[in-house]
Amino acid sequence: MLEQFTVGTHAQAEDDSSDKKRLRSNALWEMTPEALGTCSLLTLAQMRGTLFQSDSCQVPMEYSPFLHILHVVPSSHVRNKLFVFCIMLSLWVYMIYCCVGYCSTVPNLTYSSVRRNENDAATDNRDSSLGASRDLLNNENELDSRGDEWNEVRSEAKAVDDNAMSGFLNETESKKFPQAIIIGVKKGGTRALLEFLRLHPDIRAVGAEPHFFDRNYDKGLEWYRELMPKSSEDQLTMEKTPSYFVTREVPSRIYSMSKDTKLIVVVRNPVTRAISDYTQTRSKKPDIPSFESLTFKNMSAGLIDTTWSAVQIGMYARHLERWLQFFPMEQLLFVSGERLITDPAGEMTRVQDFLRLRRVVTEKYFHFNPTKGFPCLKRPEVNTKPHCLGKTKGRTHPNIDPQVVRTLRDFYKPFNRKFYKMTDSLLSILLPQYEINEATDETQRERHPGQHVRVAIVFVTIRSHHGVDNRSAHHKHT
Ligand SMILES: Nc1ncnc2c1ncn2[C@@H]1O[C@H](COP(=O)(O)OS(=O)(=O)O)[C@@H](OP(=O)(O)O)[C@H]1O
Repeated sequence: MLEQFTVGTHAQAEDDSSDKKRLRSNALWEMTPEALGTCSLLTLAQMRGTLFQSDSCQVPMEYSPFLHILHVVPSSHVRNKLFVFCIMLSLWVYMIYCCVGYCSTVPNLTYSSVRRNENDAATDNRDSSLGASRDLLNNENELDSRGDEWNEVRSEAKAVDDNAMSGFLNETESKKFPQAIIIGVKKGGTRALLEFLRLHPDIRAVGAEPHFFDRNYDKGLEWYRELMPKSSEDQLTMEKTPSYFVTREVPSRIYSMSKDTKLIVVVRNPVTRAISDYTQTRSKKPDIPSFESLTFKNMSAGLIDTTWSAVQIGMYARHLERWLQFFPMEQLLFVSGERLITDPAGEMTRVQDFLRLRRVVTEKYFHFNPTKGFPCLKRPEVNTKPHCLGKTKGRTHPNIDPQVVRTLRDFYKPFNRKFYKMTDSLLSILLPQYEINEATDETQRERHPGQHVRVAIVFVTIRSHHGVDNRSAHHKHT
């Protein structure tokens, strides 16, 4: 059904003359058609479903139930108010929509630039990671570099959205250099730790690995800072790039950014770590030689190839020496990758204390998923399904010749001992399993998805380098 309306400031489909006066006295209706020209208001009015139209723009308009309602509303004053209210409401919805980054027509506050920077970083990571020799694993962190794990994209996007919104509402927020960095080690459990930390309201962390201090240093500090999410004065900014720990140039570079930067290293049994590293590579390049053959320079002589990155990364003491030339031990925290799985809340207590944060992330944030064999995250305040890390975390390791495992373990012994000596007594509680506690050594277990049996780390009172009962030392600390 078509109706013709001739309305606007001069006429309307309305008989009541007092209403007409009221309408004319309304500045919006009287002024806008002239101000906007003829048909532009018509278009607007049509969009809003109103019946107003200027004389020079008379076109047939379709019957609308909305118009009908307007007819039956007794007062045109009320109608006008309703119309203004609708416009205001639409504008507000549109503004909010734009501010959280979904609107392409309005420059948003932070979302797209952060996303773009993160994507740039990821692209750069891929580009710059191709050149190294004897490092079959060098481009393997590609997925993690993009922070693709664990609905991380979602949580990251949410974090960035939060930032965008809070940045909009709170102008005191700004992008800062990270005050704390997870510097390693690759395959230690760094993604899990970062995601655990991101649950903390006082932490803002970039999801992707920036690789600034090892691969993108020439881009300059401002480039780096731009990657960071906005944070308030009370919040810590963080990032994780596991390759920092083993890259020669990085300690001095971080030091020159800020000598107060707190450094976190997630360590894991170096043998298991090497196998995990190899597993990751093989998932991308199934044709690579066996772990056993890559491990040795000369297999019959039992000579281990320390130039292979999978082996080299686990020589923790050697890498740590370089860091200690720039940073005091108190500025470093070593997190046990094993305990991050068996006792995530306990390990998070240590981390939060080290970062001088409130102990917010506690047991109630974790849910052990027996199918995956790992703790997954839940937000206690909302009753949603726990989120687990993605498929690239917790891969099934191949079976490695036990003799090779033993040889590797022997190879690492002096490095581990030195590492315990260099670090504090607490670490000697966390790490001796790397040497002697075979019952808890992952490398001894064949792992099948869905049948993970994670043996809790047993706190046995074993050789302490500091002559203290390990168990009580631990309790004192936590
Ligand atoms: N909660 C949880 N969920 C899944 N996986 C977990 C978790 N906590 C620790 N881990 C262990 O993290 C290992 C991967 O370490 P990283 O995240 O440091 O890897 S990477 O260097 O960033 O690629 C990964 O190694 P693999 O098991 O060899 O895949 C896991 O054992």
